[in-house]
Amino acid sequence: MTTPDGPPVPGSGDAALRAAAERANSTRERNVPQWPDLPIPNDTANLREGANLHDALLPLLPLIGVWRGEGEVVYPTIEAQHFSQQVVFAHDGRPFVYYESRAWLVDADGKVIRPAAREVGWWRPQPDDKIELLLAHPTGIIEIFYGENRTQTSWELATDVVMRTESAKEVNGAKRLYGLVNNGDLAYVEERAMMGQPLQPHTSAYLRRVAG
Ligand code: HEM
Repeated sequence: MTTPDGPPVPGSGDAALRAAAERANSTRERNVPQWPDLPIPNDTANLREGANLHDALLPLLPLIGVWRGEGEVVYPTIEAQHFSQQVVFAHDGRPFVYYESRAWLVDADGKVIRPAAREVGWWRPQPDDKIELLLAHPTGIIEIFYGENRTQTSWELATDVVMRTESAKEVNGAKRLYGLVNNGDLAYVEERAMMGQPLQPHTSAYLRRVAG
């Protein structure tokens, strides 16, 4: 077992493996919804089921799954709020990952206030170790990110291109850092340059595996 950025932590291996085994007990049977009558491979977010993972996706292997958890949204132009989020990383055997995220605002007791941001896209690892990420947002914004593994369990990406429709708000760029922490949970932070402001944190969340 290693920390996201460093060398193995002495003595942490057994506890980490036990935690991973316990977690797997509740998530190993779960997957994204499947269509038994689909004549091509279903998407799978569970490495134990469905199409074999394409070798090109090894750099993203730890992300495959469904994740759920809580986060915080901040920005100088808005009021800080809490949100919950579900994120899916799935594949159909080909060398790209299907990605989707849905978030909803929650109050201090975790009660749902209303649906918030969604995004869908494709992660495309390349032979030169770059990762291309395409994201589409329902707010009229389309983004191309480039990034790479920082370690085997952390990924850093930044926008190369942001395109927006006439009606979209002013979004100019973003940077994301994802990392596995605490024996397999998924944490990320996203910084955004938008609404005339320089790049700075907009969202961060701590997600646990719920499938895969
Ligand atoms: C987990 C993901 C996200 C959550 C929970 C979230 C939440 C929020 C919330 C609560 C606001 C305040 C306005 C409102 O209540 O709707 C807001 C504003 C905004 N967000 Fe996000 N957001 C997320 C991701 C994003 C992404 C990916 C983008 C860009 C593609 C984005 C761009 C903006 C912009 C442009 C504003 C408007 C700020 C302003 O009017 O001053 N957000 N966000």
